[in-house]
Amino acid sequence: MTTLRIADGQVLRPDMTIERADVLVDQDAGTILDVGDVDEGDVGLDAEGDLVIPGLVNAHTHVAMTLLRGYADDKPLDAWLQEDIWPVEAELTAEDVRVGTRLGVLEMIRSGTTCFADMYFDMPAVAEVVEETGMRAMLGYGAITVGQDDEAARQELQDSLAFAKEYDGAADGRISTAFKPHSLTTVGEEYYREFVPEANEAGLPIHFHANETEGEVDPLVDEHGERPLEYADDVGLLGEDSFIAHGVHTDATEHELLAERGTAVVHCPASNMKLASGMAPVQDMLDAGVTVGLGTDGAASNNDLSMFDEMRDAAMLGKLAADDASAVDAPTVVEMATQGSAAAIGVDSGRIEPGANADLAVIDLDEPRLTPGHDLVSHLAYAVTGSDVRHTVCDGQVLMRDRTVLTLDEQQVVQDATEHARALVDRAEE
Ligand SMILES: N[C@@H](CCSC[C@H]1O[C@@H](n2cnc3c(=O)[nH]cnc32)[C@H](O)[C@@H]1O)C(=O)O
Ligand SMILES: [Zn+2]
Repeated sequence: MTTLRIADGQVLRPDMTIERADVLVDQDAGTILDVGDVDEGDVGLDAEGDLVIPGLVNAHTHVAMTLLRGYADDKPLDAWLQEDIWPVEAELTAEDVRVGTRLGVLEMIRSGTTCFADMYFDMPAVAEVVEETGMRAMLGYGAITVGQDDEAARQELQDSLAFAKEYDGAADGRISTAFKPHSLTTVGEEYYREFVPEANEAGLPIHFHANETEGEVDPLVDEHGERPLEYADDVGLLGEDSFIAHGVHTDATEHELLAERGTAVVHCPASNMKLASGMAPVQDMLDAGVTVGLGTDGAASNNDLSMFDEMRDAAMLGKLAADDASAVDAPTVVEMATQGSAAAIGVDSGRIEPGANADLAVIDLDEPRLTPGHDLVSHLAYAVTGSDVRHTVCDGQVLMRDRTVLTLDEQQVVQDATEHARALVDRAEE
């Protein structure tokens, strides 16, 4: 057995306490063996004076949208997608997606994220990048049927099912998959009725955007005479493994329904603020027993992939939404970015305990900005930034050591992304 010892750090435990300990990892199994005073094995990673946390889990994103970062800002969702994003995405090639995903993964490894849930185009290219970079991911092809003829629409959903079936368990088990219809409004009811049973039969989790804007909720209520998530339940979308993105405009009936079905919500506060979609009632959801995770959404509506920014945004927005400064407190957002996200997407990461996946990030606390250290959970929620991350470990393998990413050529990734982004936008604007 090959082991890795992360030595002498202050370790964040699942109950949000902090303990001075070593973490011993079984690199062959990719799991945590022991947390405590460990004598065995050479010191693999020095964490003296550092804070060791579970690798953060970005439970909803469109990673290759890094290529569109800063391309179109300051618009609401509908206009932003239809006028700016979709026309450019129509020109995307698999190579663009590969290059954009490498850029996103580089940013995530550097900011302590070890696992992400992605919904995008050309997912085999995304899977290859996950494989080559050592990340963990929950992937799915985003299917849209609006504006398509019946044959093309059915093909979209078949593609999403086929990808999920083929790639589940890929990259030595670091890839899991889901059926990912884009949203309740961009996929027609007849297609949900036809394909959701097939996804359920195949045992696939389901992930989609829901209740993101008021403009999306109102027509659904008019059409179906019930709340959007009641409609989602009618068509079989709310299973125990399912998780929705956003859930901004949700009411108490819907929170109860989510809790009952065991369907999780991935909260994306930065995207919701930037697109002025609204304030998700996160504290209400938590109080109702809904599992809540955290995601950045794509880099074009955020505009970064740092989960530290997302935790801070979630705490701030959660308080405003509840009109209560004690709502969505520091331990709650740290839990959301770790155990909450992991539970939402069904991976056994997000906790430093024997048996869990060895996905970790080590944070350098030796910063004026992080002084003094009254409460390190408070620091995680409010003060740490992605660039404070010193080492990143996923599945027992070191992906970044002393701020050097080992599984990607940083300069090449940045150069390729710059070139591909420029050429992509040129093609779209021709
Ligand atoms: N096969 C689909 C692709 C869907 S991938 C997922 C889509 O979600 C889009 N997206 C990004 N952010 C958001 C959001 O906040 N809400 C809804 N869609 C988004 C993204 O641009 C991408 O088009 C097609 O033919 O268009
Ligand atoms: Zn999204």
